[in-house]
This record gives sequence, C-alpha cells and structure tokens, in this order.
Amino acid sequence: MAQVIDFATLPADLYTEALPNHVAVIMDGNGRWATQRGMPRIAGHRQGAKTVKDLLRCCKDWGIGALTVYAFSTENWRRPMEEVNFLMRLFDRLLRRELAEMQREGVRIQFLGDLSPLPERLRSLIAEAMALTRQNQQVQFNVAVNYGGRQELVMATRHIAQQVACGALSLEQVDEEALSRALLTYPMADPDLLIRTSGEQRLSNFLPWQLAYTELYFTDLLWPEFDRAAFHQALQWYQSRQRRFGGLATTPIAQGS
Ligand SMILES: CC(C)=CCC/C(C)=C/CC/C(C)=C/COP(=O)(O)OP(=O)(O)O
Ligand SMILES: C=C(C)CCOP(=O)(O)OP(=O)(O)O
Ligand SMILES: [Mg+2]
Repeated sequence: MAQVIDFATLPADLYTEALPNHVAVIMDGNGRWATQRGMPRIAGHRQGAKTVKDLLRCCKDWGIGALTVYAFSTENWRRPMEEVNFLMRLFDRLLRRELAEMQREGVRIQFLGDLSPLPERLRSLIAEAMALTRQNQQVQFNVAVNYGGRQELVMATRHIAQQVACGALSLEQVDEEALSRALLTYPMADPDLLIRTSGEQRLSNFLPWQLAYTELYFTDLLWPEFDRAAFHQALQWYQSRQRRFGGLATTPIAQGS
C-alpha cells in the first residue's frame, strides 16, 4: 500500500537541520493553467494566490524561516492592461483579506521592488502591512512586486556612486558587502533554494545577485498545481544536493548536518 504522508507537519524524511532557511519562488504558469481549462488567464492568478497562501503556511508549519515570491516583474507591465489591473487589484484584495491572519500567525511581510508606480491605495496598504508586522518572527514573507534584478543593481550602483562622490565611502570600501547593503534584500540572507514552476528554466530578472550560490529547482508543474507534496519533493531534492561554494566535494546537505 502506498505510504500516506501527513503534510501538516514536517515529513519524516526531511531533516530540520538540513532544511533551507530561505526559499525563493518564481510562481510561473498561472496563465497556462487557466488557458488549459478554458478559463481567462486571470483565473490562474486567482488560483495561484491560494497556492502561495498554503505555501506560506507550510513554511511556518515546517520551520522554514523565509519565503520570497516573485509576484510581478518590471517586465510584466508589458502585459494587457486588463491583466495588469487585475493583478494590482488582487494584491490589494489579498493584503486587506489576509493581513489580520498573517499578523496572528507571526508573519513578517516585506515588499521588494520599486513601489512608486503602484496604485496609491495599494502603496499605503503595503506600508501599513510592513509596519504592522515588522516585529513578527515566525516566518518572513517577501513579495517581489515591480521587482527587476537589473534595476535593483542599477539603483544600488547609483547609491554607492553617490556615497563615493560625497566622500562617505572610499573606493576601497566598495566591496561585496557594500553592494549587498545597497540592495533591497539587505539584511536578509541569500535564498538557499529557488523553485521555478511551469518548466521554464530561466531567472527572468529575479534576484541575479542573491542567487549566485542558490540551488535551482525546476518543475513542470504549473504554479496553481504546486502543493505541499510538490514542495516536499523539492525539499527532498534540496537535501540531496552537495553545496560546495567553490570548495571541494562534501556530503549531501542531509548527511552533512
Ligand atoms: C500577493 C501575492 C503573493 C499574490 C499572488 C498572486 C500571484 C500568484 C501572482 C503571480 C503573477 C504572475 C505574473 C505569475 C506568472 O504566471 P504567468 O502569468 O506568467 O503564467 P504563464 O507563464 O502560464 O503565462
Ligand atoms: C513569476 C513572475 C512574476 C515573473 C516571471 O514570469 P514571466 O512569465 O513574466 O517570465 P518570462 O516567461 O517572460 O521569462
Ligand atoms: Mg509566465
């Protein structure tokens, strides 16, 4: 008989000490999921929102400290206006609907990206959500909205150039640490695991600096299909990896800890 796994708690074949501390996700495939079912693309985004809600809860249940999701890229403005507007309204609705529960669950929510072109009401909801949850420590939830890795690096470079120009930083002080400090993700640790759904194997401008040594996991599942069993598989795969960081072979993560 097939083994039944209770996904409410950490499955027995995953090891707490060998879990990623920070998981990043490119939630791709919402549009295809809906199209395959004869539904409008926006129905896929609506379903995808349910998936992210359960994944966040799963991270909390399984003891994973940080989840970063790619919700809207700097390039996604190229989509039809109706889809962009729907997504903005969806972010707005989710924040209003879920904020109290996230607060109860100890979720600290942060947004990464240039928020200036977002609708005014969404921006103030975002500010309120970040302020309300800033002391929470159960799980950190980062939502990348109007995020672009190249834009982030340009902004960081400008910031550093300005500091050098005004004498606050010497040229010798411009190092990896200084650049990390100028990024939107500071002071978070880099993701240990990146998951991209829908079969595409590219970064699409997501966290190019921060993912330098991240383990990359690709699955053909479309984002609305990515459930706890799929996350379990991704974590099993992660625990079998050897992270070398340029050094020599070590044991897989699950045996090395
Ligand atoms: C606040 C929050 C976290 C919201 C969750 C809503 C959500 C899942 C947003 C993702 C939007 C998006 C552009 C997904 C990519 O799929 P796609 O449209 O590119 O799908 P396709 O590649 O099949 O066309
Ligand atoms: C998941 C998000 C928010 C952006 C990446 O997916 P895209 O669908 O925009 O990426 P490309 O296939 O265009 O590279
Ligand atoms: Mg896509």
